Amino acid sequence: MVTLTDTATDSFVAALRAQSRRYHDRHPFHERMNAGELGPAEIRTWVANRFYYQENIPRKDAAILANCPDRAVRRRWLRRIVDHDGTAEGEGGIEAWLRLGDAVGLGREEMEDERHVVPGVRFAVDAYVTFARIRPWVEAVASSLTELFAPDLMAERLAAFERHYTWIDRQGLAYFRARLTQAPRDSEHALEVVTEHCRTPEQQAAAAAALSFKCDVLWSVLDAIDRACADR
Ligand SMILES: O=C(O)c1cc(C(=O)O)c2c(n1)C(=O)C(=O)c1cc(C(=O)O)[nH]c1-2
Repeated sequence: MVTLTDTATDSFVAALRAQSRRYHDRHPFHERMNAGELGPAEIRTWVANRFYYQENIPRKDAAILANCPDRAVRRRWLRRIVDHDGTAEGEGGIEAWLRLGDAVGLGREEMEDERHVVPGVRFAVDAYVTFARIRPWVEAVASSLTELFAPDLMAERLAAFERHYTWIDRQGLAYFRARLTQAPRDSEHALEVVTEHCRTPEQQAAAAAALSFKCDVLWSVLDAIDRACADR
């Protein structure tokens, strides 16, 4: 658990949480998705493009590990890579996302060869990986804090898919179910790290800026997907 030791930490955490206002749950594409207004082609475009994000998350986390000198943090952070990559063929979050692809009618090959990935999505996701490579590791940890806001969106998405998109096999939604527990565990750890290491106003401002950057990454991904759907 995060223990708030003083009011400065308290208001720092409040400032980080306040960025939920800029989270991609409010993007018009997600609003349409959760209202059941997307057609199969739009869902497929989203799944194929978001796969590029999923594929790159372990590379982003490996960059954080590479830059982090703290053994205890590394030991816990490693878990994220295992969650996405699994420890054997057929396991892990990336595999679960490929099964989601299958459930919406996308073959493995067309997901893996990235033929549907649009330039804006590639650009935004690559920017996130680069951020983790070149910025101080605590800022990269702070940028992952969008996951504080993810569980509500995940729960809403699961309900929306089960209610509106009945053409998708429920088993294909296993990825989102797993994230309901993984995201709170991961974001709690990230918040612990950030509150422990960001003690000065400058460090706290840098962490808030990193989180703001990440909100922009996620928003840009959806802008590009939205545009790709409109152009079809
Ligand atoms: O579908 C989503 O809305 C969503 C959002 C986020 C997020 O808020 O960063 C992540 C994920 N999903 C996700 O599946 C995931 O594995 C993940 C890892 C991270 C991260 O920054 O380390 N964010 C997210």
